[in-house]
Amino acid sequence: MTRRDAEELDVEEALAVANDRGGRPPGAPHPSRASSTPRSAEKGPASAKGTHHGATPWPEARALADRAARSIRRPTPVSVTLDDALGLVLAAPLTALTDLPSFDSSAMDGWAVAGPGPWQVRRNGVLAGHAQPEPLTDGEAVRIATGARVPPGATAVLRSEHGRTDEKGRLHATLPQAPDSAHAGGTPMLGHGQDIRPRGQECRSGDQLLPLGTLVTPAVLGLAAAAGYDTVTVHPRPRAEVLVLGDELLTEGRPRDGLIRDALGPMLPPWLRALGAEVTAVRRIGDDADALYTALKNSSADLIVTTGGTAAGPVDHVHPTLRRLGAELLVDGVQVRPGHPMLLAHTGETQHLVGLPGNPLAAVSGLLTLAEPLLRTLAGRAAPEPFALPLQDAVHGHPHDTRLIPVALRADRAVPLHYNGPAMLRGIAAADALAVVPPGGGRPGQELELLDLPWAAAGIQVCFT
Ligand SMILES: Nc1nc2c(c(=O)[nH]1)N[C@H]1C(S)=C(S)[C@@H](COP(=O)(O)OP(=O)(O)OC[C@H]3O[C@@H](n4cnc5c(N)ncnc54)[C@H](O)[C@@H]3O)O[C@H]1N2
Ligand code: MOO
Repeated sequence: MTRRDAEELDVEEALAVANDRGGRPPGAPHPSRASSTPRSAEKGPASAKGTHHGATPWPEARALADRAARSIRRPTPVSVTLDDALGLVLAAPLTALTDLPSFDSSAMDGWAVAGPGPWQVRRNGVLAGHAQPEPLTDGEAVRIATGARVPPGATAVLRSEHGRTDEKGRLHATLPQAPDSAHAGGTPMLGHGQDIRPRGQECRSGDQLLPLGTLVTPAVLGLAAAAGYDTVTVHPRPRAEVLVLGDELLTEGRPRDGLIRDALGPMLPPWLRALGAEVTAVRRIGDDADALYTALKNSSADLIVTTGGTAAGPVDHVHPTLRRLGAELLVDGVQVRPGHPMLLAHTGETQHLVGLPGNPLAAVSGLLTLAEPLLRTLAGRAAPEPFALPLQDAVHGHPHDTRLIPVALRADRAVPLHYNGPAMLRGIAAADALAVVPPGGGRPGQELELLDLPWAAAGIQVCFT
């Protein structure tokens, strides 16, 4: 380890402690050491690769990930049923296949009337979904339900609460009269066309309802169905495969004997799905270089996400395996804390690999820095509108790298959360967003860019993807 590396790691540790001060229960172990494992302590000296040197500035790394997705041939749009379209992006404009409404319809329950009242009421009423009713002539009315076809000749719909029938079966309007009404004292006025929804009021067949590039939300599904669609044309979900590296990982039970639970296997697939991907497989590779090579060589995913093994320790196989595959490293380390050893490689004609560092919050940082822009662009999604809020409390910064820290959003302020060390998930699990802290730190009241967590706005149950 060079002196510079040692200084960098000291800064990292200090930042985690500074932000946990006051948030740690008395007597609790030092948070970053509490979760360190023998394996991370065994790491060999870091080479220039994957460390700060030559690392890409954080905004540039995000732009490079977006550009990497744009540089490859995009998959052909597909036609999917409405049931399968939620969270996908329209690859063709949504054009009305019909007029909406497709017939003149009643907006209220009441009577369809023709001409001025009183009206003679017909025997049989009209319900929604019924065939075209008989035409009305002036002085006639017919009971009508909301959504039913208005008979030809009807001039208005009188709401049921605005009419009464007399003993001879004639209908009279009982509309409340405006004080300045010219008809005060006379027949209450029923506006021509009142409470009739004319055919084509919302759109005409062929009108563009939504442009291509629109995210299919529940409301879009409703509109597409109303406009006559059974299927829509969308960009297919990019296929992502997750390779979890590390011999120290348990998939069940409590941590024991220097082994720890795999936190990334359960966390990454739903997160990747929320970012627009279809997760085709989660494979546990251990610390086996040949198994990693074979898995990479055989993968047909659009994006391979590896976890761990990005540094230069004795069993950190990601860099050597990428070299063995002849992959092109597009990003090799990013000036961001945590997560600086993250990487992005071009591994096949239309395939990329994002190497996430093993420390769990560092993996989240890599996910949002590299995988999010790449997947967003592959899925045809638009970049989110930049979003910033003032900081509630001061945040320590790294001297020359960007920091991403979990924050809770309270009354239009971003409240930095404790337990934000690279190996910790306690902060992010309670967070609404990640704040982007510029080198040098943030002071109270300073506006910081926020990275959205895909479930924060909507709640996980209604997350679109
Ligand atoms: N000499 C140096 N050592 C390290 C450096 C450095 O610059 N020089 N960087 C440190 C930083 S920062 C990080 S982050 C890690 C990145 O290491 P790797 O990507 O190679 O990850 P591993 O060594 O495999 O694991 C690191 C840490 O995370 C734990 N881990 C791994 N996978 C999981 C998982 N699925 N769930 C939960 N925890 C996981 C693993 O046990 C280690 O404790 O390197 C530092 N070292
Ligand atoms: O500390 Mo390391 O920055 O990636 O977690």
